[in-house]
Amino acid sequence: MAELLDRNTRAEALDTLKGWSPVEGRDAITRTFEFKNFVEAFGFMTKVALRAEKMNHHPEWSNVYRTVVVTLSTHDAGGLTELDVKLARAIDRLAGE
Ligand SMILES: C[C@H](O)[C@H](O)[C@H]1CNC2=NC(N)=NC(=O)C2=N1
Repeated sequence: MAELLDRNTRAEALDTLKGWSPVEGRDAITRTFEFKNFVEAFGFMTKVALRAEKMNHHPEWSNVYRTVVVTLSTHDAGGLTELDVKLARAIDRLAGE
């Protein structure tokens, strides 16, 4: 099972993961993505879903029209692990960054 990130690694990850923020009261990170329209948003979600399934690491997320809010944490570990950092980086790439 993935280990919780130590304080330094967590700070470093948040520093390099532009656009992601810590979640108040939880050991998790979140980012909101805005797309041109619903089809773009859903296409992004489809790509992320396939990548998450491949990693066996899944986001907590919501979608309203062209907005997708993604929150990452490792449930098995009870907080942030390398899996969350890896998936966040993959999500940023899939968002076209
Ligand atoms: C058995 C366990 O549920 C699975 O290994 C995976 C599924 N996807 C997951 N996703 C996330 N975010 N955290 C997990 O701990 C997790 N566990």
